[in-house]
Amino acid sequence: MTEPTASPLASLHNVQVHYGDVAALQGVSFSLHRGEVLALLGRNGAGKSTAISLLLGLRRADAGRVELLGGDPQDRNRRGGIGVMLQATALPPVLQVRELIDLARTCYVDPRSLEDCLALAGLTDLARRRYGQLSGGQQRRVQFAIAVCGRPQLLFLDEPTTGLDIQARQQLWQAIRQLAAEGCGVLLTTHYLEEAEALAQRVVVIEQGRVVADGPLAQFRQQLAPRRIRCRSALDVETLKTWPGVREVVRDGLRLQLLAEPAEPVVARLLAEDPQLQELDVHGGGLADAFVELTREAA
Ligand SMILES: Nc1ncnc2c1ncn2[C@@H]1O[C@H](COP(=O)(O)OP(=O)(O)OP(=O)(O)O)[C@@H](O)[C@H]1O
Repeated sequence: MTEPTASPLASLHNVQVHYGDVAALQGVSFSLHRGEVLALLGRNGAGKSTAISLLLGLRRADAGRVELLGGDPQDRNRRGGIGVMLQATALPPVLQVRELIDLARTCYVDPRSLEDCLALAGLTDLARRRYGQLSGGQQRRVQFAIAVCGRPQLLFLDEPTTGLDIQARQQLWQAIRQLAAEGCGVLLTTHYLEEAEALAQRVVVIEQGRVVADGPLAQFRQQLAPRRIRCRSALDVETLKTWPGVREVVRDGLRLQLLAEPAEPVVARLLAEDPQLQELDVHGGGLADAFVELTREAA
């Protein structure tokens, strides 16, 4: 991964967008750097697509500043430096995969080779298949190949792996990691939090048009996602609540459930203080827990 540099590839500064009475973005700021995969997360209607449409120059902000590759996103010169994979894309069904990619390659001065594009997207064996004869997941891979064929500095991926099987998803993740390692910045929106966890170094969470979190992935896990410890034990609930790191304790008969962060010292102490303890189970601490916590706080 390349370290973020001082000048971002894309940025929003205190941006506002209204659709009639709907305030879709209310003072949103974030930026994306070279070699960085940024996951833009939020519930349906949070404002993610609106933010992306500003960066793509598809609409203007009512207030605030939007920059793409050091300039105005509506400037045509910026377009050559970006690759885009949107949620809905229509391509001619009668053209073969390789014809479609070749057609897209003609738009760029120094495109990636056809073979590279096919390999990156896992399409080598499907090169001569007509687009209309591909499955939905295979079509998504063609759209990915088209998005990356111009060697973009910045790649927009809007829910890229929806409809992909596990193998194809992992292949695409690998391709995204490779591009980021080459210095490409990636703005990823996804509702699969495990995807954000697998790929992103930074996470921005939007809720009702406002950024409610922006930081490194590791920070989210630590601060927002206490782990859940379950066990059978007779230890006293009120005493457990006083232990460092324990945030919540619930008893149901002999079953105990604790929320704790950090969890390891709590587990060690549980085992030390109750040699009869059984059925120990620790889980959570993932981005999904953090996301639920964040969007609940903001609601
Ligand atoms: N063209 C439009 N006219 C009116 N309201 C709109 C329009 N586009 C979006 N909105 C509203 O603006 C808000 C933000 O929508 P946006 O599409 O940016 O959300 P999103 O986070 O991308 O959602 P999703 O995850 O469902 O794609 C929502 O309340 C939505 O209903």
